[in-house]
Formats: sequence, structure tokens, C-alpha cells
Amino acid sequence: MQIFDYDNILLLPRKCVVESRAECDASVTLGGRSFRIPTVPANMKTVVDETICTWLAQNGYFYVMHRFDLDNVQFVKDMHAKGVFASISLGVKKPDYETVDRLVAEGLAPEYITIDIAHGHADTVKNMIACLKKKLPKAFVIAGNVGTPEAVIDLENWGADATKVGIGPGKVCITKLKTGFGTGGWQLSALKWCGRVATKPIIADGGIRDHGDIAKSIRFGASMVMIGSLFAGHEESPGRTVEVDGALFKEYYGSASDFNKGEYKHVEGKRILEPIKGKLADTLVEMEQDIQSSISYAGGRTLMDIRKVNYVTLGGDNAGEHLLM
Ligand SMILES: NC(=O)C1=CN([C@@H]2O[C@H](COP(=O)(O)OP(=O)(O)OC[C@H]3O[C@@H](n4cnc5c(N)ncnc54)[C@H](OP(=O)(O)O)[C@@H]3O)[C@@H](O)[C@H]2O)C=CC1
Ligand SMILES: Nc1nc2c(ncn2[C@@H]2O[C@H](COP(=O)(O)O)[C@@H](O)[C@H]2O)c(=O)[nH]1
Repeated sequence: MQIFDYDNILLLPRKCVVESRAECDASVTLGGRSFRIPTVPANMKTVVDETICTWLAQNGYFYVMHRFDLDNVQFVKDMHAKGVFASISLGVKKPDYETVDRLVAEGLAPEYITIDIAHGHADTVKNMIACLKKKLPKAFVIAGNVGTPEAVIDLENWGADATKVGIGPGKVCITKLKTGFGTGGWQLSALKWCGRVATKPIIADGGIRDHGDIAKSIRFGASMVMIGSLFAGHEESPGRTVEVDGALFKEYYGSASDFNKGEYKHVEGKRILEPIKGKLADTLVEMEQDIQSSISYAGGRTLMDIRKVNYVTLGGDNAGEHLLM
């Protein structure tokens, strides 16, 4: 298997078929809804809050609310009261099963549920998927995180409607250092490997450092791309604002960090400061324009045309051109 990551792949252009990048459609469909772009802010406490989730849903973007220190039932009520879809995260512990029972008892059906644990190739996830499919059958269930084709096949067979791929490539991840495991450093080829067996959408999660990495993720099999650090440092971001030598930063910490957990136990995440980079809405517009440009370089008109391009690997033993046959 060929190993590569975002910074040692470049996609090869094909003849342009549009007169303007505005003709390129960056939208994607997931769970029966169409979203303006194939990116979703990470379900982390320093990345999203209820205000941001509401704004995203009202403006045509996908969102996944985090699952820490909040009442998921109240969140679903709030989102439905505002007339937008509800997209929540769950773990696999007793309180998560109690949340499902409370949702059912109150007649609340979130449109999207993301089962979000560090090691998602697990019987605990199988059991939670079974529970959701029985008790909340209309919910679109995303399950993860995983990093191998075997795991994608299992999650799909267990009933997941989409899988989330990425173990440790995130900017605040220390999984590979603490455990020796993961897709950190080769996330893009792990995605390619998983994409070959997937029959349902894949959400690529972690490791995106530049907007061009979104097109690369789509090329190698993602339908949606989850992003933490690039979204964390905005004026509206929920992380604490910190001033260092007159410059403003937002704190961004891992969900498995002691900052999120409140204790130092099984820590696999750290805290960093992200320079504040303006308004989230402006970044999303720029992202859409960049994806439209990617589609035009791919010689296409729609997002999935990016899947048709060849690519080159830069440097290392595997360097070369890779043609689609
Ligand atoms: N994408 C990534 O690379 C990673 C993401 N995270 C994020 O951090 C958050 C917290 O994750 P997590 O600790 O799983 O959530 P939880 O603390 O809710 O744990 C979920 C369950 O899985 C068990 N568990 C966790 N890790 C493992 C493991 N390696 N092997 C076996 N069982 C395990 C836990 O038990 P117990 O604690 O008793 O072991 C618990 O029962 C999530 O949002 C997750 O997405 C965390 C690490 C990596
Ligand atoms: N190993 C860990 N991974 C984590 C933790 N908290 C979140 N995450 C993952 O990172 C991505 C975001 O990555 P980024 O490169 O875009 O910043 C997020 O969606 C999670 O999957 C953690 O504590 N440890």
C-alpha cells in the first residue's frame, strides 16, 4: 500500500469546462439534505456551540453539536423550535442510552446522530447503532472514529449510515504519541484505503490544514470533511479568547484533553492557541470559493467530478504520477 498525506499529494488539472468558477457546484447531499459545502466544523467544545450550530443550519451548512456538558434533549427541542434540523453527538455509556430513552419519551427525533468515540471499531458502537436503529429509526447515524477498511465494513454492516475516518490526525491529537496507533501522518492514504470498501458516505476527520486539503479528501473518497483547528480561531468560536503580546488567540483543546475531561485520565489531546482569523461566515464563503476553484481545475461542474482526476505524489520512495485506469 502506498502511504501519503495531504502535503505530499497534488491533484492534476483536467481541461476546464466552465466559463466561471461560479458555475461550479460545491454542494453535497448527506442524509437526504443538501449542504452548500462538504465541510463540517468538528463536534468539539472550542469549535461549536448552540449559536454557531443554529447559524450553520439556517445558512445551508451541516453541523454536528458536541456532546460535552450539555443536555442533548433540550438541544434537540431548541433546534426544532427554531425550525432547523437537529444533529447531535452521543457516546456509548449509560447516560447516552438514557438520552436516547428521554428523546423517545418526549417524541423528539434528531435528524442526525453521530456516535463519537476514540476507538469506534467496537462492540459498544455496534450496540449503540442497534439501539438507535430500533428506537430512533429515522435518524441518520454517523459512527466513528475508525481508520481501517475492516472497521468501515463492520460499521456499515452494523447499520451505520456513514462512517467517520481518522484516528489521531488532528492538530490537538496526541493519540499517536501516547498509544503508538492511528492515521496521523498518513490520513489521506488511510482515507483512500477505507474509501475503496465503503458503500456509504465517509466523513474524513482531522488533519485539514489548508482549504486545498478538502478537495484532496473528496478525491480519495470523502463525502464530507470534519475540521477542527481551521474553524476554531474565529471571533464567534466558543474557546476562551487569550491575549499574548497584544495579539488575540482562541483556545482550542482536544475532546480527550484534561481541559475537556476535567481530569488527567486517558488523556489523548492537548490545548493550543489559534490566532483569531475574523468571522466564521467569511471563512465559509472563502472555503466555498476555493472548492469551486478545485472543481474547475478538475475539469468538472460538480463536487464529485474531483474524484475523476489523476494525482502525483511528491518526494519519498513512492513519488510519481498516478493515472486513473
Ligand atoms: N479522532 C480521534 O483520533 C480521537 C478523538 N477523540 C475524541 O475525544 C472524545 C472522547 O473520546 P472517548 O474517550 O472515546 O469518549 P468516552 O470518554 O465517552 O469513552 C467512550 C467509551 O469508550 C471506551 N474507550 C475509550 N477509548 C477506548 C479504547 N482505546 N479502547 C477501548 N475502549 C475505549 C471508554 O471507556 P474507558 O474510558 O473506561 O476506557 C468509554 O466506555 C470524543 O469526542 C472522541 O472523538 C479522542 C481520542 C482520539
Ligand atoms: N486524538 C485526539 N483527537 C481529537 C481530540 N479531540 C478531537 N479530536 C479529533 O480531531 C479532529 C479535528 O482535527 P483538526 O486537525 O481539524 O484540528 C476532531 O474532529 C476529532 O476527530 C483529542 O483530544 N484527541
